[in-house]
Parts: sequence; C-alpha cells; structure tokens
Amino acid sequence: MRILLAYASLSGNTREVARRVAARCQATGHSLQLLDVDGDATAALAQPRDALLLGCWTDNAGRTPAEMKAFVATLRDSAGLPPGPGVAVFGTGETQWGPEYYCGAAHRLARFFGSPHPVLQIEQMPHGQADTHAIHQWTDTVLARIETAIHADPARRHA
Ligand SMILES: Cc1cc2nc3c(=O)[nH]c(=O)nc-3n(C[C@H](O)[C@H](O)[C@H](O)COP(=O)(O)O)c2cc1C
Repeated sequence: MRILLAYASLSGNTREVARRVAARCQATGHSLQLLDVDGDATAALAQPRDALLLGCWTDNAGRTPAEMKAFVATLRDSAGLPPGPGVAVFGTGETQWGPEYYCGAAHRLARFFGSPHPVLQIEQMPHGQADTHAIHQWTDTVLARIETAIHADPARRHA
C-alpha cells in the first residue's frame, strides 16, 4: 500500500514511534511517506495514498496539539477527509495524567476520523522489548485491516 504517516511531536517521543512504525511498514513491503506536520504538507498531500497513519503527542488534559489540528484542516481542505477504515492512530502520552486524559489526542483523532482500528498508546519515549513488540504488532494489525477494507470496497482507496 501507499501510506502517508503524519505525526506531531514536541520533544521527540512521537517522532521516535513514527520512525519505528515507518520502518516496520517499509520492512513489510509498503511504500511510506513520513511527514512532520509542523512542516509544509503540500507535497505529501498531493501524493495518492491508500492509508493514513497519524501519530500525535497529547497536550494539556487530553487535548490535540495545534499543529495536528492545523494539519487535519489542511487535509480536509485539500484532499478531503479520508474514510475512517483507511485511518489508524497512535500516540504517546504520560499515564500520570490519568486514564481519562492519557494519550487523549490520539483517541480524539481516532474518534474524529471514525477509525475502527485500535489506538496504539506508548508512554513517553518507546523503550524495551515490550514497546518494540507493541509497535510491530500494532503496525502489522492495522495494515492488514486496512488492506482488507480496501479489498472489500475498492472505493475506499485514497485515505
Ligand atoms: C503542556 C503539556 C501537557 C500534557 N498533557 C498531557 C495529557 O493530557 N495526557 C497525556 O497523556 N500526556 C500529556 N502530556 C505528555 C506528553 O503528551 C508526552 O510527554 C508525549 O510523549 C510528548 O510527546 P513528544 O515528545 O512527541 O512531544 C503533556 C505534556 C505537556 C508538555
């Protein structure tokens, strides 16, 4: 599949998860474009794609950071919002914010897009075998599910 992975990262945690997800996508034979939403998204959004992966840190009390909101608005105004089955979301956060707000932005984004896929949550910077396993398993799972959705309904391409 042709995948756009767009992420927002203030201090590098989500960037590291994004890089690991990107590496897994490429290792399993997919075409991957990695975009920091703080930059110019024009060229990336002009490319056709089958899947959109979104990675986001969480701002104050479960909020979506401004740079990710701006990217979503640009996406809506350029290509239009993709169908939910073509979108999967991951995030980093801190459990000390409590279960209601932990990785809240990732959950808000998943709800906004109507993504039916599981949300990957990583506590701060990924480390250790457990996080590596979780990242690989999430990536493999959501890509398989998105491919199934595309085959079931080819009109769902261009996430
Ligand atoms: C002002 C501020 C507010 C935060 N609020 C939350 C929050 O509500 N929920 C959460 O899970 N993490 C929260 N965090 C923690 C960050 O989301 C977390 O450290 C994340 O891994 C940062 O990712 P980044 O390094 O990609 O920027 C907050 C961090 C900051 C600086």
